[in-house]
This record gives sequence, structure tokens and C-alpha cells, in this order.
Amino acid sequence: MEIIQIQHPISDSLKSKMEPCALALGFFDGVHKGHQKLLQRTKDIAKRNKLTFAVMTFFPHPREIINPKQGKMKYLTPMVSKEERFLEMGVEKLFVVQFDPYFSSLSPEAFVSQYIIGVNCKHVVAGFDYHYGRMGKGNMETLEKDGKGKFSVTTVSKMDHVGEKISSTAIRQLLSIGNVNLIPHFLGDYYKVKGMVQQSSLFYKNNQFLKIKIDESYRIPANGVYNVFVDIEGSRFNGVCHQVTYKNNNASLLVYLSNCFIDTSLKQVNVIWLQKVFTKQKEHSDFRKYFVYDEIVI
Ligand SMILES: Cc1cc2nc3c(=O)[nH]c(=O)nc-3n(C[C@H](O)[C@H](O)[C@H](O)COP(=O)(O)O)c2cc1C
Ligand SMILES: Nc1ncnc2c1ncn2[C@@H]1O[C@H](COP(=O)(O)OP(=O)(O)O)[C@@H](O)[C@H]1O
Repeated sequence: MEIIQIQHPISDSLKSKMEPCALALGFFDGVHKGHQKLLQRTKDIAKRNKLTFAVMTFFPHPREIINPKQGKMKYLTPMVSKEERFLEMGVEKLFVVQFDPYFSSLSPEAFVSQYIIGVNCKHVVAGFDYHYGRMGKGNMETLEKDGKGKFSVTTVSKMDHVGEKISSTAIRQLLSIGNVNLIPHFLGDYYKVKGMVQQSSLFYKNNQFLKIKIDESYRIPANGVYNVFVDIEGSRFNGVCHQVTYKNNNASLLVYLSNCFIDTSLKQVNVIWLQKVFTKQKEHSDFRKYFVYDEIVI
């Protein structure tokens, strides 16, 4: 997959060397079931018409620029995870447009001519409610009209789960109340975050406490106690996440693994959130006591 970073204004030299593509448009946080349907549709269209399968997404999230008071955005899939998901889905070319105030003030017509026709797109695919351009004024009808026949448009119909639109907002809401067990209905899988084991202590042969620092831009479920899986170097371990603490906007997890004897320290891990056990986590002052003694039971 070729990744092309674009900063406004898009350069003429970049535009001149683009082979014809079918282009999926959107932010795609989570790469959830609605996004997957849209991407699959784009892939099929690209194959049928011998076009490159391309995606155009933006960074950071428009909300960070349009509503900066709300602070830094936390993502379901930070850019690196999103790139991995696109690669798995067979995307051949990924355009990542820097979403800055200058770009956000582009009119819908200018976005279509400079960024869609500009990258030699022959077919655009976006969802029924897609909006783009200054104030989000452009929609699927203006897209067709402003394309002036230079590309065709496929509008993907709404995908829902028992009447609710599958959306990154719905997944964020489930995370905010800790209902991680319901997330697969929307995401197509359990919610997963990447991190690194900062500290670990082994006791009773194969029990461990881990302090896992989560990559900064991930969204974390509401405080509570959760059943999780922890994937470490191709092996999966059952765990309980007992505590989430925040420092300088970063989250650390205290995770207990009941049957793990491998050396976990400084390993990259994936934490997979299965089910909330209790809403309230214990009040702990800090994690240190779990790592200074050899044998502790919560
Ligand atoms: C050129 C351009 C300008 C945009 N300007 C605005 C804006 O001024 N206000 C706004 O709320 N959203 C703006 N957006 C964001 C879109 O409405 C939309 O949220 C974004 O493209 C992500 O789409 P998605 O969340 O539907 O995937 C703009 C998008 C584009 C492509
Ligand atoms: N449930 C859905 N059904 C169909 N298309 C969708 C759905 N959710 C998102 N899309 C489309 O996928 C693209 C990326 O959507 P985005 O706005 O990033 O997702 P979300 O609405 O989940 O935040 C857009 O073209 C959008 O219209």
C-alpha cells in the first residue's frame, strides 16, 4: 500500500502522476462494519473497472481543528492502526490529507476539483450521509453535480444494528459507559488497543501483574474492572484489567494475568476488551506496590 501525505495546497507534480483510481472518502475512525462495507464496495468497483483501489482520509480529526477547545482527540484507531486495517482490506493507495484550518475552509467545489479530480479519481464511494467542504456544506448530491461527469459516484446505504446507525460515535458511547461486550456488533470485532509493558512482576510461578502504557491517542473504556485478552508476541493470555490511571493525558493499565510465564517486560502488546466485570475500580494510590513485592493478591 502506497501512503501519500498531502498538505494543502495539493501540488501539481503530485496530481500529474496519479493513475486512475476508485476512491473511498471519509475519516474511518474504527474501520467499523459500515466502513468495511464501503471499502469492500470500492474494492469491487476498482477491480471491475481496472482502477487503483484508493482511500482518502484526513488527519487530525476535523473536530480538533473546528472545535479546538475540546482538546486533543482520542481515537478508536489512531493513524497507524487505521493504516494496518486498510492494508488488510487490500487498499492499494492511501491519501492522508492534513486537516488544517486552511484546508477546512475549502469550498465543496474546490475540494472536488483539486482533491478528487486532482488525484485522477474516476469513481467516488462514500456513505449516504457524507459531508465535506467548508462548514460541511457538500453532500452526495453536490458531489455528483460538481464532478461534472469527470467521475461517477456510488452512495452506500446506511448499515445499522437493531435500528441504530453503525458509527464511530456509537462505539465511542459504548466505550464511555464500559459496555465493551456490545462493541463487536458495530466494529465487527472486540475493541483493541496497543501498548507497551512498562513493569511486570511474576508470582506463584505463572501469575503476573503488568503495568501497560497505552499509546497516547487511543480512547480507553470507562473506569472499571474488565476481562481482557492480552496478546504478546503471537500468544494470547486471559487477563483482568483492574485499574486505569491517567497521567499527562496518557493511560496506564494494571492488568493481572493468571497463566503467563513468559518474560513480558518492555514487550509490545494488544489489549482486547471483552467484558466489564465491575463498574467501579478499587481506589489505588499508584501501581508501585504491585511491582515492589513478589507476591500480592488483589
Ligand atoms: C475540504 C473539507 C473541508 C471541510 N470543512 C469542514 C468545516 O468547515 N466544518 C465541519 O464541520 N466539517 C468540515 N469538513 C469535515 C467533513 O464534514 C467531514 O466531517 C469529514 O470529511 C470527515 O467525514 P466523515 O466523518 O463523514 O468521514 C470538511 C471536510 C473537507 C473534505
Ligand atoms: N453505518 C454506515 N453505513 C454506511 N456508510 C457509512 C456508515 N458509517 C459511515 N459510513 C460512511 O463511511 C465513510 C466514513 O465515515 P465516517 O464519517 O468516518 O464514520 P462515522 O459516521 O462512523 O464517524 C463516510 O463516507 C460515511 O458516510
